[in-house]
Amino acid sequence: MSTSSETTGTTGVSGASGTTDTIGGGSAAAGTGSEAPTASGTKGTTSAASGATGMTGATSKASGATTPTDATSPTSGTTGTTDPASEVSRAIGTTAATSKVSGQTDATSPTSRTTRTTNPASEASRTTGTTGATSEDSGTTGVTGTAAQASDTGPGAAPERPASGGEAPAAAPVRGTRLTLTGAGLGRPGAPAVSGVDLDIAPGEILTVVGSSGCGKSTLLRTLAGLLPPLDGTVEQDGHPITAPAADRALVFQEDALLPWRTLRANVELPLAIKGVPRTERRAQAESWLDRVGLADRARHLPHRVSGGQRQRAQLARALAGAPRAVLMDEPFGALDAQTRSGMQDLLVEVLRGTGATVVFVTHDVDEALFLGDRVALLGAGRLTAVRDIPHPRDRTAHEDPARLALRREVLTSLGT
Ligand SMILES: Nc1ncnc2c1ncn2[C@@H]1O[C@H](COP(=O)(O)OP(=O)(O)OP(=O)(O)O)[C@@H](O)[C@H]1O
Repeated sequence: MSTSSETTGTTGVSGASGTTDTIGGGSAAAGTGSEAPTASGTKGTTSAASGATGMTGATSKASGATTPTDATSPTSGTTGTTDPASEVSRAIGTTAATSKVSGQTDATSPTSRTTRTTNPASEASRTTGTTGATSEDSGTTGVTGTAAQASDTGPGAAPERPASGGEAPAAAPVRGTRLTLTGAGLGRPGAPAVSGVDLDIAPGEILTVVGSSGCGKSTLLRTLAGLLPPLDGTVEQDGHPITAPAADRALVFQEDALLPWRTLRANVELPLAIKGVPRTERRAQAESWLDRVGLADRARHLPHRVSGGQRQRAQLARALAGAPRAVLMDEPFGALDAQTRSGMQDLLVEVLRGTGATVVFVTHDVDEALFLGDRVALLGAGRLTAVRDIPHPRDRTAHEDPARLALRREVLTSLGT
């Protein structure tokens, strides 16, 4: 887990206010490869770019407008005016597409007297953090690029991922993306964590990553997100160097990073807003996603009015609503109780069904890694020690399978347990 507040790039942690006005035109002002702290200083943001601008921006915004309580309370009467263009980029972290987002009043609650004009484009970068939305590989901007890529179902399209169960409708196919590390050294300048990483993650693959505490799992994820540049070697997406966060690589952390002043639905709308999806349509899509994650009846709730598991589900909905080509998940279920966690695993498999998105999933839980992944990567002693195919991925009935059990033993041994 990385809880750092250091900056490795150029924009730095102050990000919040700094990003507000720099999200337009794909300038990637906040997405220049910097790493910033999350709101809580822990794994708490969503999406690559939020690492850059993170919830620091959220805090900044909140200070200028409302607190969560303000937003919900019918009696608060808080009035805040925010720049719509800066709101989304802070939350979803997409600097691009700003011009496509028209400022909208965030009618979070019919009973709220809070009057706020928000800009999804700036809000997003605070949370999901795809600030550097000038897409590295497409030459287009962030989410716009994602949308274009999403319609590509050509030869590179990932096969539909089978679900473990559930009847939820499949999401629109998205072409997964290839993530490749070659001789990569990962870490901070002067503090390398992992060296010589050679790893090729195929489009549509779910790669789980396990390793002892401090071995570099989060560092790997942040590098893939574009929040940390490699110290050596190369890190590429579809053959193009990853140099900054991008909208098509969503990042989900253990701590939820929902914007506290937005309802669950309004949070899920953010990535759609930065894609320029018209309000009515994005509202419908957001409600559909909330329905898929079992939160239809919580759509109008603010994050602090729902449970931790429900917030994680909303965060998952938000991450996937933007049709990312890669989803980078850093112990997303680590704070949940065992039963909720198991349900979230099933839900994840279900909502990923048919998306084709490439997933890199960091976990401390070996059984979670062996259930979710197509392959599992073992990190330890400053290097990538092994990458193994997982027998019967996403099949709960296979836990007694001899090959699965043998792999489980190997993983546990590698962890020294
Ligand atoms: N901001 C930082 N500055 C310097 N070193 C850091 C920073 N953040 C993490 N590290 C170091 O980098 C190494 C890898 O950290 P990382 O967070 O990637 O480990 P991890 O495997 O995710 O750990 P955990 O399982 O505990 O979350 C550790 O030695 C850690 O101390």
